[in-house]
Amino acid sequence: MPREPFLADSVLIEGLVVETVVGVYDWEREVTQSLVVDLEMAWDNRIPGASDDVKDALDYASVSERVDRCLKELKPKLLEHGAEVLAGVLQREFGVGWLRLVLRKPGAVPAARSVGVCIERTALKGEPDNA
Ligand SMILES: Nc1nc2c(c(=O)[nH]1)N=C([C@H](O)[C@@H](O)CO)CN2
Repeated sequence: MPREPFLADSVLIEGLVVETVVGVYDWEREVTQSLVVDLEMAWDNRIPGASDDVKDALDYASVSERVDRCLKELKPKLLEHGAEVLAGVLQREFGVGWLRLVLRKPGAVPAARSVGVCIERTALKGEPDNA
Protein backbone atom coordinates (compact mmCIF):
# COMPACT_ATOMS: atom_id res chain seq x y z
CA MET A 1 0.00 0.00 0.00
CA PRO A 2 1.50 3.39 -0.90
CA ARG A 3 1.99 6.08 1.70
CA GLU A 4 -0.57 8.84 2.07
CA PRO A 5 -0.35 10.80 -1.21
CA PHE A 6 -1.32 14.13 0.34
CA LEU A 7 1.42 14.32 2.97
CA ALA A 8 5.00 13.65 1.95
CA ASP A 9 6.72 14.72 5.19
CA SER A 10 9.16 12.39 6.84
CA VAL A 11 11.99 12.09 9.34
CA LEU A 12 15.27 10.53 8.21
CA ILE A 13 18.05 8.54 9.81
CA GLU A 14 20.91 7.63 7.49
CA GLY A 15 23.96 5.46 8.05
CA LEU A 16 23.22 4.48 11.67
CA VAL A 17 25.87 1.88 12.57
CA VAL A 18 24.90 -0.87 15.03
CA GLU A 19 27.37 -3.48 16.30
CA THR A 20 25.57 -6.74 16.99
CA VAL A 21 25.58 -10.50 16.58
CA VAL A 22 24.04 -11.20 13.15
CA GLY A 23 24.21 -13.99 10.62
CA VAL A 24 23.22 -17.54 9.78
CA TYR A 25 26.58 -19.31 10.11
CA ASP A 26 27.98 -20.75 13.34
CA TRP A 27 31.02 -18.46 13.29
CA GLU A 28 28.76 -15.44 13.00
CA ARG A 29 27.08 -16.28 16.30
CA GLU A 30 30.47 -15.90 18.06
CA VAL A 31 31.36 -12.37 16.89
CA THR A 32 29.77 -8.96 16.43
CA GLN A 33 29.49 -7.31 13.01
CA SER A 34 28.40 -3.90 11.80
CA LEU A 35 24.92 -3.29 10.45
CA VAL A 36 24.00 0.02 8.83
CA VAL A 37 20.44 1.31 9.08
CA ASP A 38 18.75 3.87 6.83
CA LEU A 39 15.23 4.92 7.77
CA GLU A 40 12.59 7.16 6.26
CA MET A 41 9.57 7.52 8.53
CA ALA A 42 6.40 9.38 7.58
CA TRP A 43 5.61 12.14 10.06
CA ASP A 44 3.52 15.28 9.93
CA ASN A 45 6.27 17.85 10.35
CA ARG A 46 3.82 20.76 10.15
CA ILE A 47 3.08 20.42 13.89
CA PRO A 48 6.67 20.62 15.24
CA GLY A 49 7.35 23.07 12.43
CA ALA A 50 4.82 25.43 14.00
CA SER A 51 5.43 24.72 17.71
CA ASP A 52 9.23 24.38 17.64
CA ASP A 53 8.73 21.75 20.40
CA VAL A 54 10.53 18.40 20.21
CA LYS A 55 7.54 16.78 21.95
CA ASP A 56 5.62 17.21 18.68
CA ALA A 57 8.45 15.80 16.59
CA LEU A 58 9.47 12.24 15.82
CA ASP A 59 12.69 12.43 17.85
CA TYR A 60 15.41 10.91 15.65
CA ALA A 61 17.72 10.60 18.67
CA SER A 62 15.19 8.47 20.58
CA VAL A 63 14.47 6.38 17.49
CA SER A 64 18.20 5.83 16.91
CA GLU A 65 18.69 4.61 20.49
CA ARG A 66 15.73 2.23 20.12
CA VAL A 67 17.05 0.86 16.83
CA ASP A 68 20.43 0.18 18.44
CA ARG A 69 18.88 -1.55 21.46
CA CYS A 70 16.46 -3.60 19.35
CA LEU A 71 19.16 -5.03 17.06
CA LYS A 72 21.58 -5.68 19.95
CA GLU A 73 18.89 -7.62 21.85
CA LEU A 74 17.49 -9.43 18.82
CA LYS A 75 20.76 -10.82 17.41
CA PRO A 76 18.99 -11.77 14.16
CA LYS A 77 20.20 -14.51 11.88
CA LEU A 78 18.68 -12.94 8.74
CA LEU A 79 18.66 -9.26 7.83
CA GLU A 80 15.03 -9.80 6.81
CA HIS A 81 14.13 -10.77 10.38
CA GLY A 82 15.98 -7.79 11.83
CA ALA A 83 14.21 -5.42 9.44
CA GLU A 84 10.76 -6.88 10.08
CA VAL A 85 11.04 -6.79 13.88
CA LEU A 86 12.49 -3.29 13.80
CA ALA A 87 9.69 -1.99 11.59
CA GLY A 88 7.06 -3.39 13.99
CA VAL A 89 8.78 -1.86 17.02
CA LEU A 90 8.99 1.59 15.43
CA GLN A 91 5.37 1.48 14.27
CA ARG A 92 4.04 0.35 17.66
CA GLU A 93 6.24 2.40 19.98
CA PHE A 94 6.59 5.64 18.02
CA GLY A 95 3.31 5.67 16.09
CA VAL A 96 4.99 5.69 12.70
CA GLY A 97 2.37 4.97 10.06
CA TRP A 98 4.63 4.32 7.08
CA LEU A 99 8.33 3.62 6.87
CA ARG A 100 11.04 2.54 4.48
CA LEU A 101 13.88 0.70 6.15
CA VAL A 102 17.19 -0.35 4.58
CA LEU A 103 19.37 -2.72 6.59
CA ARG A 104 22.89 -3.26 5.20
CA LYS A 105 25.68 -5.63 6.21
CA PRO A 106 28.76 -4.05 4.65
CA GLY A 107 31.25 -6.83 5.40
CA ALA A 108 29.18 -9.78 4.24
CA VAL A 109 30.25 -10.09 0.59
CA PRO A 110 33.85 -8.93 0.17
CA ALA A 111 33.45 -8.12 -3.53
CA ALA A 112 30.43 -5.89 -2.85
CA ARG A 113 30.50 -2.46 -1.20
CA SER A 114 27.47 -3.59 0.77
CA VAL A 115 24.55 -6.02 0.73
CA GLY A 116 21.21 -5.64 2.44
CA VAL A 117 17.45 -5.60 2.39
CA CYS A 118 14.87 -2.86 1.95
CA ILE A 119 11.30 -3.01 3.24
CA GLU A 120 8.37 -0.61 3.22
CA ARG A 121 5.62 -1.07 5.79
CA THR A 122 2.34 0.72 6.39
CA ALA A 123 0.55 0.28 9.72
CA LEU A 124 -3.05 -0.45 8.80
CA LYS A 125 -5.69 1.28 10.91
CA GLY A 126 -7.93 -1.24 12.67
CA GLU A 127 -5.20 -3.89 13.05
CA PRO A 128 -4.12 -4.73 16.60
CA ASP A 129 -1.83 -1.97 17.92
CA ASN A 130 -2.88 0.38 15.12
CA ALA A 131 -6.26 1.55 16.40
N1 LIG B 1 18.83 -12.51 1.92
C1 LIG B 1 19.81 -12.83 2.82
N2 LIG B 1 20.82 -13.62 2.42
C2 LIG B 1 21.79 -13.93 3.28
C3 LIG B 1 21.78 -13.47 4.60
C4 LIG B 1 20.71 -12.63 4.99
O1 LIG B 1 20.61 -12.14 6.14
N3 LIG B 1 19.73 -12.33 4.08
N4 LIG B 1 22.79 -13.76 5.44
C5 LIG B 1 23.82 -14.51 5.07
C6 LIG B 1 24.97 -14.78 5.96
O2 LIG B 1 24.72 -14.47 7.30
C7 LIG B 1 26.15 -13.98 5.37
O3 LIG B 1 25.93 -12.59 5.59
C8 LIG B 1 27.49 -14.34 5.94
O4 LIG B 1 28.49 -13.64 5.20
C9 LIG B 1 23.91 -15.11 3.72
N5 LIG B 1 22.81 -14.72 2.87
